[in-house]
Amino acid sequence: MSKPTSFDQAFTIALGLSVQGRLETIPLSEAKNRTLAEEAIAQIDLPPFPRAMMDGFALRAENIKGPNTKLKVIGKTAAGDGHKLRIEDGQAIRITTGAPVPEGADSIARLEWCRESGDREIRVIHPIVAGESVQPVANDGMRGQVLLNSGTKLNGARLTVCKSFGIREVTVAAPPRVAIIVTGNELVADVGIPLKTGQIYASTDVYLEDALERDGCLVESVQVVQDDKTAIATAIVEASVRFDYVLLTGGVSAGDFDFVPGVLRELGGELVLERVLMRPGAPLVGTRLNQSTIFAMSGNPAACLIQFELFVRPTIRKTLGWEVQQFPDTGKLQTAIRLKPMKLVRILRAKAVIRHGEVWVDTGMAQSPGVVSGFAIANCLVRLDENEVEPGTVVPLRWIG
Ligand SMILES: Nc1nc2c(c(=O)[nH]1)N[C@H]1C(S)=C(S)[C@@H](COP(=O)(O)OP(=O)(O)OC[C@H]3O[C@@H](n4cnc5c(N)ncnc54)[C@H](O)[C@@H]3O)O[C@H]1N2
Ligand code: MOO
Repeated sequence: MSKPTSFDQAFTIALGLSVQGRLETIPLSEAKNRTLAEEAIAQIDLPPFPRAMMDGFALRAENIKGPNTKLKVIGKTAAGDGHKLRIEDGQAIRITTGAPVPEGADSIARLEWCRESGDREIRVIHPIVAGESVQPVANDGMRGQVLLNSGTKLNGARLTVCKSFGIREVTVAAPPRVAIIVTGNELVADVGIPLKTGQIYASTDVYLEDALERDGCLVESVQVVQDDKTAIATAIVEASVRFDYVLLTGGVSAGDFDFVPGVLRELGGELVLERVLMRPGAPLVGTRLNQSTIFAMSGNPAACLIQFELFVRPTIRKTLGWEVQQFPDTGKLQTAIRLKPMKLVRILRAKAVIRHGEVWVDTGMAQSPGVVSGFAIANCLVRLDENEVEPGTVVPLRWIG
């Protein structure tokens, strides 16, 4: 077994295994969850016309000389109307929110500020400043303006920005194609099947698949393979010629059936990662084979999820063009921590809350590598470099989920 890698060095090595991303241009309507590979540029001025922001009367502010100024109402216009209207001094046009402001008008007096006197006349009972309730052309943004930078993930809010500014297509990172291979004789894939003695349900693939899909990856294959060298080798070789990333779980430590590192070596993979000086999650294998980057993670659910979040997910996000960090945030520990002396980086599951603008971290939950229940409440991982830490200590933090 090769020398273990330091925690920080392992992150650099993992990122070095990141697959070069490909680009594709797709319709905006298909771009949900995708990551921009080029800037998004406004195609139109927004609004494209001076727009009424209130229901009321379009007029010239300079015509409102005092309380009860009377204006002649010469017509009406509503949102969506294409016709060109115009007013002169002393005139007003009834208008709805969203309608183009008629030429010659510079302001809207909202309905509440007007009294209708007679059939075609209003009195304006409130002072009007020029520009009142009118959104000028390009007030939201101008044609040609950069709206979003490359590397931005297109969520609903950002897609709304793109659509508002008339963007029909976007150039995005092609989704990395991922295969998940779960290994273990004891594993049952289908939760509908009752367990026999010695069996457990394979569960971590659910976390991996969900996280990857939300990042914009295509998880095209999830399979459970027995602890059998030939079966594992076959599954790895088949996946390594089809996918950008192959993620394995289980079979990476020292047991009689932990075949994965040996199989990868026999297939010709150079294991640039094998063990990381961290707990949990020490056995983490990284290599290249055929067209794939392969990560083999621990079977222990907590170890697996931690390895995925801290090493594998950032590496795949790099392919998508994201700026990646292992611990993008920090938090303050709520209580003291006293642990056995150990020269490893410890990763704790924690629940963070924001109090008075500060992130406070509660690590009071089961931390054993095999215990999964803590993930029901944990919303982040924190890094501990010391064995004894006082309350209020600032620790590196990564939100998970
Ligand atoms: N003699 C040694 N034993 C172990 C070492 C070591 O260095 N020397 N390392 C320990 C550490 S640290 C870890 S972490 C685990 C890693 O184990 P494996 O990756 O080989 O995983 P398995 O043995 O296959 O499984 C461990 C545990 O997790 C359960 N499991 C497996 N897959 C899943 C899944 N998809 N969903 C839910 N649970 C899963 C499995 O049944 C086992 O209980 O090794 C230590 N041992
Ligand atoms: O990495 Mo293991 O999870 O420490 O037990």
